[in-house]
Amino acid sequence: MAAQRRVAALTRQLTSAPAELEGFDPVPAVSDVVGETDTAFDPRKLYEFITRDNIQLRDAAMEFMQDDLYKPNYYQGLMDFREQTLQRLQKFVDQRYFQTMDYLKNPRKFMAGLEVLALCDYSLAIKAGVHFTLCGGTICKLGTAKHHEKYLPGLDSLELPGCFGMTELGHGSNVLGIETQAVFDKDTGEFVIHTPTDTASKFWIGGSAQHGKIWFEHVRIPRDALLNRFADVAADGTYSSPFPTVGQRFGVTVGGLTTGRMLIAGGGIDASKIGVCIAIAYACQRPQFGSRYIMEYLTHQRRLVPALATCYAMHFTLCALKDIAFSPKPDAKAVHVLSSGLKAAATWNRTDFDVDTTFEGDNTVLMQQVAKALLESAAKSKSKPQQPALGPGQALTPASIQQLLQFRQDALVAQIGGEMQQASQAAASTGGKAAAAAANSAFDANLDLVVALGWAHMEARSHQIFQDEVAQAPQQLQAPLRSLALLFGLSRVERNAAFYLSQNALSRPHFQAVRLFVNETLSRLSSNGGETLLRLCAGFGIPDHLIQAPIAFDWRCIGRDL
Ligand SMILES: Cc1cc2nc3c(=O)[nH]c(=O)nc-3n(C[C@H](O)[C@H](O)[C@H](O)COP(=O)(O)OP(=O)(O)OC[C@H]3O[C@@H](n4cnc5c(N)ncnc54)[C@H](O)[C@@H]3O)c2cc1C
Repeated sequence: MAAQRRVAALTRQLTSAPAELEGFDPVPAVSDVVGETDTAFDPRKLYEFITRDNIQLRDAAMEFMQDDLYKPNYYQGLMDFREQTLQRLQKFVDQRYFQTMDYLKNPRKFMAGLEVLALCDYSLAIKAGVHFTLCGGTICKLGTAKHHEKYLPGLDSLELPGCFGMTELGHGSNVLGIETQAVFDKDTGEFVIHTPTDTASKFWIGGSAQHGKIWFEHVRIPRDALLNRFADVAADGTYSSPFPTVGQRFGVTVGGLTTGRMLIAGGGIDASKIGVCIAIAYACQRPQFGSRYIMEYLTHQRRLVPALATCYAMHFTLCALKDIAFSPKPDAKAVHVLSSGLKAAATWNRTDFDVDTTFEGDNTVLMQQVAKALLESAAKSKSKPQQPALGPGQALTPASIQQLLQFRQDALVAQIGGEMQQASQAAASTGGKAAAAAANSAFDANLDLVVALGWAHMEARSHQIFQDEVAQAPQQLQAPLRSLALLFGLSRVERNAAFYLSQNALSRPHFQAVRLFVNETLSRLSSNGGETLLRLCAGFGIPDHLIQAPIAFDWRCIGRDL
């Protein structure tokens, strides 16, 4: 019966759309909202607009990767593959596009050099990331001049291959729980590093795979080896740190991981860009059922064009994150929240690569960090969610879409925060600790909503950033980018239809209008043989030799060389 009712409702919807919208202002023409799309915009101008920094370095490194060593070879065994990845890293390092110290001195250059690798070979990108960021960046940030002089030249040349041993068999996400011991021996001036239990063995350590787990059996290292920028141990064993609490010391120590998290977010975004470029190039030249190209089918447009919009939205979010992180006085909390949320959103968006969703912070745990920060600031401001007051047709402007996305975030904050507050008040009579524990339990009981809140925040934030970028774009690029920004926002509204309808934030005619508007936008962007879409893809600036998929080119030749 339920199925029959649904079929009847869908039939009504398909046959009576104009009547549904009666009394509702006409759906605005897409051209009224986004302007006329100029299909002749120059993709190189788009690339330069979205790339911002180190364009020469990126171009040179991408050109360098035409070298035969970087051509894909899908038929080798694991050990050969590892050896090849090392050789690829060595040859790349020899080009000296950047130095390890750029991690501190010129972080945009440091990131640009590593970002290019993700376009060519993701295993290479991760190996380089572990070496330069986790190991090198940690020495740069937590070490002092003596460590820089001793280790950085070897890291720059790869004579000293680096790894980073934080995770233990028993302790992954809970980094504060690690068990490895470093006991200072005053008599010899050494630290004694020891693995007290099996669960304390270092595990998953990139760059050490050839030797398996790592154990320390009372290994002695000199006091000088301690990376002592933020905490030190004097010869008499006295511990000192300018940061008084464990939480602050932990924060500043693991804060160095942010660059790695940003690179992983960038890797997820770049991989999605490559996937979308391949799929759109193929769809624009693959006819099926006569002479109609598959890009002309609405279902195919719905598959690929919002995905293209998402790539741009996330790319611009990463640009905004770099602006905050590399400003003269970065707001550490703002950087932590945005890097955590973007890393999770960007790597979950690329669902074919599990490890990205796990390392440098498990995505579920990272989204909790985002939600916690939002709940904390909402508790301070005591603001209430603003129900969008949308008039007919109004759900379709950039501002009203932003209002809808923001409302979802605020409503989730109010729901989770309300339950935590209630639980805390109920337990308050038994003391402050009990009240805090009750609030934490309420948080845990709502973890599904907590992760949804992380997503809602990232969607609202990315949409706002995207709109701001559109406003700053050269005139010629504004209309195509504005279409994509609208699609990004509206696809998120459509995806959360149940929420908006249940909250009375959108009416049924609004929803019909959204659907028609999205379809019209897709059709406009995909017209003319997909010319606009192809230029938007070319705007990512990925050269043909790094698009390693025959179907992106002349698919009719596939199989000829097999
Ligand atoms: C290929 C690879 C390379 C790596 N390289 C390195 C490296 O070089 N150096 C290094 O130090 N580490 C490295 N790691 C380790 C990585 O950082 C950890 O895997 C990561 O921190 C997660 O820890 P875990 O695997 O113990 O999972 P766990 O923390 O046990 O998590 C397992 C699952 O439980 C869920 N979970 C855990 N806690 C919570 C919670 N509070 N709320 C809700 N759900 C929760 C998670 O979402 C996850 O799905 C690497 C990992 C991999 C897979």
